[in-house]
Amino acid sequence: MEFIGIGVGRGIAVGQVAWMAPPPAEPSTAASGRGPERELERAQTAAAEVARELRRRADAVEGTAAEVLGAQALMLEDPAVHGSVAEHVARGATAERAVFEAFAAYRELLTGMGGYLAERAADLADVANRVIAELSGAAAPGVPDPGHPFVLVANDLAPADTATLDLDRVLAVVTLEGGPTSHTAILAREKSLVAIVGADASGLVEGETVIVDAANGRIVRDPSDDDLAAAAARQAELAAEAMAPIAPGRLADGTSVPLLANLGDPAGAEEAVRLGAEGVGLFRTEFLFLGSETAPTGAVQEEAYERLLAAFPERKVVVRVLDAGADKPLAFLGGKHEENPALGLRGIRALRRTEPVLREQLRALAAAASRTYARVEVMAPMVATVEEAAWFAEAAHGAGLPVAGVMVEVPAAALLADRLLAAVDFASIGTNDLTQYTMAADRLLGDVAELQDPWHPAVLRLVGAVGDAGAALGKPVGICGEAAADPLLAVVLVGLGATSLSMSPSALAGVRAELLRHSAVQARAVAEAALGADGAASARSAAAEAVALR
Ligand SMILES: C=C(OP(=O)(O)O)C(=O)O
Ligand SMILES: [Mg+2]
Repeated sequence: MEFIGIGVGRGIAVGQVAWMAPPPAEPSTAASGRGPERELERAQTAAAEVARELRRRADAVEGTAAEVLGAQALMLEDPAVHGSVAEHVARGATAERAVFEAFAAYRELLTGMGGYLAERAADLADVANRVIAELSGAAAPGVPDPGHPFVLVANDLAPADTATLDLDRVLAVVTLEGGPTSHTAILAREKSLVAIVGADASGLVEGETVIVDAANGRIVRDPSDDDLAAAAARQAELAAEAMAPIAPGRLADGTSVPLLANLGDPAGAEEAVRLGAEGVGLFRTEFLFLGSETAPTGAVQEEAYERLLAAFPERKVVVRVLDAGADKPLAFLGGKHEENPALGLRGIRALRRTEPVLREQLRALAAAASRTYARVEVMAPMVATVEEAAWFAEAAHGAGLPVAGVMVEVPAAALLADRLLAAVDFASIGTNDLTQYTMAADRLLGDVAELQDPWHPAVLRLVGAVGDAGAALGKPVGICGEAAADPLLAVVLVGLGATSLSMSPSALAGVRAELLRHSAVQARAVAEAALGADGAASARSAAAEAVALR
């Protein structure tokens, strides 16, 4: 018997299930007799206390985890929420009920917006539950402590909990809710946690032993001795990969395939270097400014870029200019309501409408580059036309950044890759969006997750077209989407002409080990096998078979 979900990473773990403590019960609508003034004071004191606690936890961690906790603390200080709590209290609600109502309304608003914002709704529910628990003197909802290492199972793990999980005790995480881009998935990937999200696993029983197999998105109940032996063998294989000496990425015949890191915060640079990143293939600058109402100043940007670049002397660092829109809204770049935001004013389109923001970003990056020794490259997201590519290259070169490229994320760009590449210095394929647009499947929507598979031969053909164009023109073609983190797919991508691969740092060891098992000729054969399939699943099996048959 097994349950299925969306696996995050390739890890596998065996352990006993421990369910997350349920959130506090819904507060009663009955009045307390304490009066509105006293209730408001109680609500404010509890909110301030929870915000303080979240900040304390934020200070104890780094990177995305600190951002998530900081963002939660900010939610508690939102004047709109305070206003709403005060209104409910004035109408006779208890502090508990007023907090419940105010956050429920806020949550509904976010859920209605869909996409990235809807996935942040879980953060709000968590904040509200913490305040209600504080008010009623209950322990904060949080991670259980069964007294031994365990597999944590939760409806939807609160970001504050994921961020601060004790990795010595939590063997794996399974959540019933959440998509591939939920905070749980993002943070789990960053922490190299074995995790399965969106799992149909409500039947898991406290204390039962399960295998959590993230690579296959399976939670195996009542595992047999054979299942356990296979899991142990897989764990040993992954441990050997992680222990293997860190060397530059290359194929079995010595062909160099630089392995680079995807980063969204300079704070992640040190860990990326430790895991053997040979540079940065994608620095997502918009992650630095997701909450900002106004465009970041040049000085703030210079400081952030300099911090990043300083960690990679003599190394390649590819910085992407702001990729606003759809799942990553930035108030200062567009921000207008769109019916189809994924097809709207995003990426380079938004920047051309707000050109001074782009010019200032390029200037700040060139200034930071001049003070460090990294080999800085800059690229534009969501390019769809040759004209956009040429315009961006001219802007970047004009700002003193000699190496300028484009991301290939739109089928139009892949189909015209020869002409696009003629206008720029390199291409980097964003397989997340390229898959979304090729398959017409929203990358944030769990219901179409099956179509959101970069193994699909339609996506692979487009990657091959870009690889061919790069080879013909002698220009580099990198991969910076999640596809590069899948070791076998990484081999296929190299076989299709990718010259470097960029991924979450935790995926580097697995990809490094797999590349070493194939020569360039063999990688091309594996790619051909995948290209010849009809669908994503058969492409994956065809590639695996091509390897096994050798
Ligand atoms: C790397 C990509 O960019 P992002 O995930 O930030 O959209 C991509 O689309 O593959
Ligand atoms: Mg993208």
